[in-house]
Amino acid sequence: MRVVSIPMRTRFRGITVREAVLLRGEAAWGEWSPFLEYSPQVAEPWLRCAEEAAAGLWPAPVRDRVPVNVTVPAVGPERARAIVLAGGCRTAKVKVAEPGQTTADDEARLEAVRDALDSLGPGGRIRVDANGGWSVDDAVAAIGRLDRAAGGLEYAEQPVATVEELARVRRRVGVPIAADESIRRAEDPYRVRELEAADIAVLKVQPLGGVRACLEIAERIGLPVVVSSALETSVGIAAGVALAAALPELPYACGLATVQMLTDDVVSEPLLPVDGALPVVRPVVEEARLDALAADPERIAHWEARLAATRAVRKDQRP
Ligand SMILES: O=C(O)CCC(=O)C1=CC=C[C@@H](O)[C@@H]1C(=O)O
Ligand SMILES: [Mg+2]
Repeated sequence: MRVVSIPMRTRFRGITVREAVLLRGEAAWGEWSPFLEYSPQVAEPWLRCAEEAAAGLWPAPVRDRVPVNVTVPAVGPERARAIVLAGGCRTAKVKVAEPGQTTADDEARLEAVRDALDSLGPGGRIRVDANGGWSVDDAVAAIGRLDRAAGGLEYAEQPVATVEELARVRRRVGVPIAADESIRRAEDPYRVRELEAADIAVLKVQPLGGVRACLEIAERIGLPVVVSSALETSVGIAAGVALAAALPELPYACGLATVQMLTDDVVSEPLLPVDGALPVVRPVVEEARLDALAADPERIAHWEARLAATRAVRKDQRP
């Protein structure tokens, strides 16, 4: 087990330094990087994902490249423009409804993103992610305004917190709705289907227990899937790419271009987009990078204890 600590380029989800555990298995390296505040119970499926990768148990790909979106944090318009121009993607996912900001801030960011995409050529798409930050009424009003500011939204991801609210918003807006937290943090991910609460399912391989577990959810949930990252290094992103590459249909760009948000990586050729897509390859871990990016001894001890606590959850679950 190795622990790395990598500064982010821009603060995202309150994170400025990303820590990850790399586990070496029989076949390959796997990544375990649950967010710091998650309990052992929540972090357990993340570990299954790492173990599946390390054991080499991924399904065969049906495509050799995965279109991706550039991810734009809740930054000002100038920074948003620069991120889109540097990303080289034809789809942008823009964070909105950030605490402390207004819909006018979101509109200014979206106008800048549309402008930047248009300067790269026709056909650019914009999606927004509110991380459940709105009430139902606020979501209905904001989605209308942001749809106009963006010159059309591809979809709005998790505008409200609960699946019931998601269903209500979906019935009141024309913009398609995507479910993220309503799947990955839910007791029952299939409530989204039962309540017809979303048009699109966002699946993340670590929180949902790995590539094969996500393939099964994709099949049962009956919605088009967008595979998205949990801010992993290229080792963890490769698991998301393996899922996106194995899905029978992939009608939307995936949220897997987030290696761009890290200042460094643990592999020789990071999984960065080329012409708006990631190649379906398994990147090679460089031991020298693991050494260079190694976390402090105190943080390594923290992760060792966390791993032990997460493994202990499984023992508790045995009948
Ligand atoms: O989907 C993307 O473009 C990037 C990944 C991303 O947005 C997220 C990664 C990790 C945590 C989340 O807050 C966030 C999301 O909500 O989708
Ligand atoms: Mg999301």
